[in-house]
Amino acid sequence: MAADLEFEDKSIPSPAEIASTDSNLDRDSFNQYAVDHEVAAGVDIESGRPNPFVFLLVILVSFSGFLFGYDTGYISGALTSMGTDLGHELSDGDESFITSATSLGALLGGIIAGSLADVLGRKWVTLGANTLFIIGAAIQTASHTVWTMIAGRFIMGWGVGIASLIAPLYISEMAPSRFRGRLVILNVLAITGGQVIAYAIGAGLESVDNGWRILVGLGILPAAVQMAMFILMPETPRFLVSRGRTEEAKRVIRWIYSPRNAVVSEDLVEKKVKLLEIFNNEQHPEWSRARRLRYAVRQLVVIPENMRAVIIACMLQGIQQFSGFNSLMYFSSSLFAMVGFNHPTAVSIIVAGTNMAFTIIAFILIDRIGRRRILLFTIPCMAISLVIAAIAFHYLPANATGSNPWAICILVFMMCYVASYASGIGNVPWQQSELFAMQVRGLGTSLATATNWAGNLVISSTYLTMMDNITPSGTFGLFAGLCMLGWIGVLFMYPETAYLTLEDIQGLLKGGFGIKKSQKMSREQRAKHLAARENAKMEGVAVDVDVDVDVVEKQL
Ligand SMILES: O[C@H]1[C@H](O)[C@@H](O)[C@H](O)[C@@H](O)[C@H]1O
Repeated sequence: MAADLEFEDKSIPSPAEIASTDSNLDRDSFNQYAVDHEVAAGVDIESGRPNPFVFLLVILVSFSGFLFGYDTGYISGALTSMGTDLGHELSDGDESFITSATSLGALLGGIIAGSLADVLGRKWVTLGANTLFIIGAAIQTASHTVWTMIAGRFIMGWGVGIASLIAPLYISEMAPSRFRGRLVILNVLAITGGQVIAYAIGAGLESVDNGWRILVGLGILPAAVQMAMFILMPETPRFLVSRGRTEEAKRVIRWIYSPRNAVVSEDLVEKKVKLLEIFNNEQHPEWSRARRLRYAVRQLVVIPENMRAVIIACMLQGIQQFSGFNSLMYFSSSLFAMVGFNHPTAVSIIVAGTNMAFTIIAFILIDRIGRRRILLFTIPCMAISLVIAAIAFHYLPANATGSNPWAICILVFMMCYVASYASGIGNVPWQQSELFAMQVRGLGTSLATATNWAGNLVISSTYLTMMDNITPSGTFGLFAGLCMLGWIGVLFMYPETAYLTLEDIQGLLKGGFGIKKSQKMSREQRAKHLAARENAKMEGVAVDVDVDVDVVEKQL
């Protein structure tokens, strides 16, 4: 693999030479050395402008995010307009089962998605998820009983779970590193956009006879479009390299990294492939898949920094779900009907719209403010909003209308809660892959994704019962308490990762959670970044405000 690396600076021993002379060198130090060496060699393929094709590809992959959002979003509107279309008036139990069948399917899909992606490839797994989306939607559209509806939702759920893992994974493996964070949020933007559109169409079809069937059936369209176009799309270079399909990997790398109207040099393409080979965990192509999986599990359990990464990733996904946001997403129509609003589905579009609008804010701010700082600020805002809404519920009269001050208070503070959620915990957990070393990335992200859907399942299946048994005030008060518990977890366990490279992050987790060190490093990197930008401006170098500090330094 690294044996034939050609580096320009011959005074620095190549990684291959280092590896052959130092038999005690551990893998992490070797990887780090290889990266340092690459940077020292002065040429980095990442510093060029990527091809617009990458953005097109990310948009196409984000259809998976859109479907995740649409298919989890339409249920709120569909449930309120179903009436007796499934044979009888739906009970709370029916509604809970119909809603949570998708979450259960997604949990199972999320568990296997990481391994499937390693075995079949990212592209085929994406196409598989599309097939499940289409079959699931078709069954629901045609269903006349609660059980066929549940079956359709369950099959679709597998698609949702797989898509929720595969889209950010595909993006992070395709995207040039300096765009990675924001391109992953683009997928979350697609999720929230899908939810808004589902709500809007749901509101439009609210009084149409069997309108919910159109609502569900429309989900087939984006899945079919993505499927038709994705067949033509490439696998990620990392997956291709891991399969020894080096020539194909080079072709994709040429696509990704060639700026508009130019072709990236063959020398850089070669180097990128070699680097991917160094980082590629399939050191032993002769190993069976089962043995590789066992190896990854062991790496995850016995190496403390990997275990810490799992704890952080699962904790963040857990907070995202147990803070109760999806109870609004799935049941907000019923909630606002109960509060006294006349057009509850229309009111709940505001919930989805606020979620989407503040995801855009997160998109702009996440790298500048930092993930940890955003969470430490927004989680308490979520808790405070929930407490105020809980108090308002307590005083809301039984037969209140939408103009009652307590009803308005509930609406306003629910919006504050959603805005705080969307600018922080709604996004940050999906950056999960940056926490894991390459060897355990598939498995680690699967565990975190499964935690997300397990939390989703618990909330979606218990919310209605909780509302009955411990009242709305009790339910939202409980969510507020869980938020604050999560905040303590973030305070003690989640280091700041903004401005840090993936190698920095893995290094941080070696001796503990590295909170203090991460804040210091992040501050220093940010200062370096800003200084480089200032210098560049003074010297008249045209600098893209978003470029990475290393890139700026090279331009100088
Ligand atoms: O990041 C997404 C987003 O916040 C969605 O609005 C929510 O429904 C999902 O559960 C979550 O994973």
